[in-house]
Amino acid sequence: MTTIDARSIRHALLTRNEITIIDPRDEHSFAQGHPLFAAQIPLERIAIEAPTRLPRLDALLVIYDQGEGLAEKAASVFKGLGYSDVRLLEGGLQAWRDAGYELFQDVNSASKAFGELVEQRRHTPSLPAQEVKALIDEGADVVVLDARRFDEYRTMSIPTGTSVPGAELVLRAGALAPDPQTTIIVNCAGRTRSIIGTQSLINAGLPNPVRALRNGTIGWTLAGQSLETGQQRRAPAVEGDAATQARSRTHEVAYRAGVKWIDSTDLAALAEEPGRTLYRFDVRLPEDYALGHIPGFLNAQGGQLVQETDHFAPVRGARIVLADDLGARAEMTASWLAQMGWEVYVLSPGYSGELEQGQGVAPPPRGPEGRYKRPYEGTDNKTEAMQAYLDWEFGLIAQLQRDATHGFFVI
Ligand SMILES: O=S(=O)([O-])[S-]
Repeated sequence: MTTIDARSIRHALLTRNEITIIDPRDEHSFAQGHPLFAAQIPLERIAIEAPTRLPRLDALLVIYDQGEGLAEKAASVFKGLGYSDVRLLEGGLQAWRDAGYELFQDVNSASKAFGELVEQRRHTPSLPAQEVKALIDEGADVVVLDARRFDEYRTMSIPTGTSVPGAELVLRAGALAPDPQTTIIVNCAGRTRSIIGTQSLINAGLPNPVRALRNGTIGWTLAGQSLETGQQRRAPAVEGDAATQARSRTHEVAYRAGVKWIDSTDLAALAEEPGRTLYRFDVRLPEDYALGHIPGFLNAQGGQLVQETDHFAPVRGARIVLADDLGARAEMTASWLAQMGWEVYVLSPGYSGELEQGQGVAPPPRGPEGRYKRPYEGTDNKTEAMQAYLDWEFGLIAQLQRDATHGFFVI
C-alpha cells in the first residue's frame, strides 16, 4: 500500500492542495485526538458515506489509525469503490504525534476553534446565564433566539426562546425583534453557534443590541437554572422586502470575506474541471429543501455547515458552491466558510431550471455504535463533563496557533 509521511500531509494543508485525512476508527476514539482537518468515517460506513462526502474518485485520500489495523482495511474498501489515490499515513497517528504536530479532541474541532478565534478577534459580546435569566424574569425587552437545529431546540431550550437555526438569523431576526431597542440574545448548547450567530447579526449591521448567551445551555445548567423541553416556537418565514433587505446586508459581508458569485454556466464549468473537488450545498432548512431544490445540490443547513464542516466537506482545499433562493442564508454561510479558508462561491439567485423534490441523496443517519457522547447534548450531562468541555474550548486558540495549518482569518 502506498504511504505518505506526516510532513507531506502538513505541506499539502499549508499550500492549500486538496487533501482528505480520514480516520476510520469509531467516533469515540476519534474524539480522543486527531489532526485538525481529519474527517471521521468509520470503516463500516465508508461505502455508505463516501459517494456524497468524497465525490471525486481521483482525490488524494490519506488514512490513519492508531495501530488497530483499520487503516489498511479502510484503504481496501476505498480502492474497491474506485478511489485511485489512497495512501496510508506512515507510522499512523503516532507518527503525527512524534513529528510534534497537534492533536485536537472532540468532534467538529476546526469549526469550534474557528468560533473561538472569531470571539477573540471581534470581542463578540455575551451575557452570563444569570444575567439573561434576570432579564427574562423582569420582563425586559429581550428576545432569545436559539441558533441550533430545531430538534436540538425541541430537546431542551432557554425559557421563552424561539428556534432560528444559524443561517436563518439575519433573515428572520427582524420579524421577532422589529423594534431596534429590543436586545437579541443568541444561544446554542455551548459556545460556537452563539458566537457565529451573534457575530452574523452584528456583521450584517442589524440595528438591535445583540449578545450571545455565554456558554449556552451548558452555562445555563451550570448556573443551576432549568431549561424547557418540547418547545415548538419557530421564527416565521420571511419573503418580499424583508428578504431583499436581509440580502443587501449579507451581500456586503460576503464580499468583504472574499466570496464570489457565479451563475449556472460558471457552475457547469467548475463541475467539469478535472482534478478539483466541488461540493454543492443548498443551505436552507430541510423542509424548504424538500419542497424543491436544484438538482445536484445536497442539503446542509447553513449554520450546521459552518459548525460541522469536516462532516459535510472532508476534502480540505475543495471548492464549495452554495445555493439559496433568497440569497441571504447562502451569503452569510459563505462569508464564514471563506474566513475558514475555503474557496467558496454563491450561486446567484434566479435559477430557472427544473427543481427536484424530496430529501436528496443524503446517507441514512448513523446508529449509536461507537458514538462519542457530546457533553452539550441531551439533559443528562455530568457537571464535570460540561465544565471540562468549556475549558477545552477556551484552550483551542492556543492549539490553533501551535498547529498553524488552519489558514483562518476574521473580517
Ligand atoms: O455550537 S455549540 O457550542 O452548541 S456545539
